[in-house]
Amino acid sequence: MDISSVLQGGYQHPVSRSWQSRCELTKSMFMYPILISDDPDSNVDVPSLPGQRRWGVNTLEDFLSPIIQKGLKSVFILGTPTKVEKDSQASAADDPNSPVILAIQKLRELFPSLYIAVDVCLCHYNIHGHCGFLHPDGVINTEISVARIADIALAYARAGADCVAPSDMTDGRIKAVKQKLIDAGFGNRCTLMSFSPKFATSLYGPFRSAAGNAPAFGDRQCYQPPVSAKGLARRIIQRDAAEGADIIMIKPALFYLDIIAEATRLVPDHPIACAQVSGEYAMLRAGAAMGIFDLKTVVIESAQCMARAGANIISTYFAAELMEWLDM
Ligand SMILES: NCc1[nH]cc(CCC(=O)O)c1CC(=O)O
Ligand SMILES: [Zn+2]
Ligand SMILES: [Zn+2]
Repeated sequence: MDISSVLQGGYQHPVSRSWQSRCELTKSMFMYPILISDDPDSNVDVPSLPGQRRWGVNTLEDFLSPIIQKGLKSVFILGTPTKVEKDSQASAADDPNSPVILAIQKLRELFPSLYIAVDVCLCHYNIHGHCGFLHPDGVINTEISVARIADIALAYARAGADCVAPSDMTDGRIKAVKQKLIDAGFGNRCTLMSFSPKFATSLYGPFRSAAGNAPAFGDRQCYQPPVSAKGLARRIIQRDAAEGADIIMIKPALFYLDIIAEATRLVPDHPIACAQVSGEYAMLRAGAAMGIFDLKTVVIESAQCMARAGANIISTYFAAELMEWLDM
């Protein structure tokens, strides 16, 4: 065999194989998405997300303590209320008794060093379930939507969130939120993580069944960018970075590794995050249950690939398992 043909064969030892990675997985890379119910005592499973549960303000401590002890450093709070009153102003989003605000306050008190990131959107609280307010013709009303998103983000920052992440995809929201945080004195207290972008994927289904945030009419295609939109994704990354995003997050992750890689080239000085969303989680679980692959092996592979693409923060519903698996 020719000298130049031998490549991977030269690294046969597991140690030399591990040196091929420029991005070892560490526990602190992982962010755990936590579904918050409006029942304070909630501890109920989510049929669409086997292995995940919806938690209430009173059940968070017992659930999270052991995982934090094993090394979990950050969570991503997702409100999935079912009982709150939805209205045309999405008022329940930042009501002082909103389950999300109560959960942030509780976590802040229980775990002072836990990094608390929070999803900010209107769809869970809007009467029609869209991520923004709409003009009479159904088109998103950008001005009032981003103003409201900014107010809600500020309320979560005031409650103790370390990071707010507007997931609505309305144009201009990053600038509006950043300005609002700065004006209120939270410019250096709260990170702004931008979904740049959050694509119109088919992979949000299991979350929508859990959250009941599917729109009552129409779909999210007019604000979530199309799956094939690479150029638009690049422009969104640059726009959001220029508008003041501190972290650029790509969502979903596995089918969008090229966009993660693009982000590392476009904004090399920003932390790059990605979200392994509900459909990715459910798909890997289902595959493992069918015997297609071993769950631990495939989940670690998926995370290694996101890290290889350039992500240094990974939001995944497998975070609890990963705290165990990364010890082994
Ligand atoms: N703001 C909407 C929102 N908040 C969280 C998710 C998805 C999270 C997941 O699938 O894990 C979505 C997507 C959507 O319904 O369009
Ligand atoms: Zn949301
Ligand atoms: Zn939304």
